[in-house]
Amino acid sequence: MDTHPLLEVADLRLAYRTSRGPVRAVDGVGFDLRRGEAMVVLGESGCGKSSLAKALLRLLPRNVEGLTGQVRLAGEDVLALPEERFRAEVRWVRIALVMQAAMNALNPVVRVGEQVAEPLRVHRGWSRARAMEQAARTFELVGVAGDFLQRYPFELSGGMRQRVVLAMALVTEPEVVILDEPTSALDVLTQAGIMNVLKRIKAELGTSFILITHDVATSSELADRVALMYAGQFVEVADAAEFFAHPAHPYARLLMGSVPRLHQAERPVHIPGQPPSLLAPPAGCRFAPRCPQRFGRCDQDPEVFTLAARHQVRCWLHADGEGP
Ligand SMILES: Nc1ncnc2c1ncn2[C@@H]1O[C@H](COP(=O)(O)OP(=O)(O)OP(=O)(O)O)[C@@H](O)[C@H]1O
Repeated sequence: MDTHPLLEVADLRLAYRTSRGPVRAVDGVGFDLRRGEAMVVLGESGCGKSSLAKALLRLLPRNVEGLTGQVRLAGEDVLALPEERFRAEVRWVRIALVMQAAMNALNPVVRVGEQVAEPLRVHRGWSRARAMEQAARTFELVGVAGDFLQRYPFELSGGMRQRVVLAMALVTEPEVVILDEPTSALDVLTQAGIMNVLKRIKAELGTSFILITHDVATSSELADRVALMYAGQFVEVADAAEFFAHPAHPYARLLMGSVPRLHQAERPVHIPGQPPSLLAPPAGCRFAPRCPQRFGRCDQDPEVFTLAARHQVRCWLHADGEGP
């Protein structure tokens, strides 16, 4: 694996304008991702995961104000590119996104082969024949038989439609593929099939993945890295093995305790309380109101502490000499 970061995100922020004030959905997010690496972004519903994904592709609704920060792709700040260049060179070409519920958004009256070939025709200007050949190769890659190219979405199962959507994202051979809850609508066996496809693509093509999910269990197999998001911020980022074995943030520890395990009699732990509103997040640590380990200093906004190489945590418990 290349150890230079392919994607470096720093201090990414965005807010939605609403009649009740700005909703700060992404509030100072930073991370890096290497070539061939998969990062799982974990977090409860509403913490800003989809907003982060859309920000990376600059695919945001009109009521977004102040998208700021840096998104460096192989060293170039693509957030600063003019929209035309971003559209021609980055979006769907070098970074692709499989949106939440995309498999339900396939065009019902167009054969799936044509839909998978379309990004090549639009973004690369390829002929239909050449694009269809590449679509067929991509179908093979995601484990869909070639004769499915001629089918309509309604003729496919949910798992097959999800593979088609994945093929649509992969057909231009992007360096980074972001998947927003790619398996949440599927049954467990079908989910496992999709995760295996992702693993194979990662190994064969060296594609980097950002996988957004609230499902700790299915994501753990693919993840090299884990980012835990809470109320618009990353509260912990670490190598997956380290994160699962030694979660450092109290929220991560509670969450790990709340993952049902097959061979363990432990009952899932419910984390009492609600995430704060992103309209007016509390001053200081945003998790403090729900945190069993909170102490005096949590009234102040926590700094990000580095525990080991590539392991950061946003929590005062990790400031030297601090703690309850
Ligand atoms: N267009 C919008 N206008 C105003 N607020 C929005 C808009 N889109 C999202 N939000 C708000 O921004 C916050 C983050 O939403 P986002 O969809 O990014 O979260 P999420 O973690 O992906 O949640 P989910 O898993 O439920 O999709 C939420 O409070 C949501 O209500």
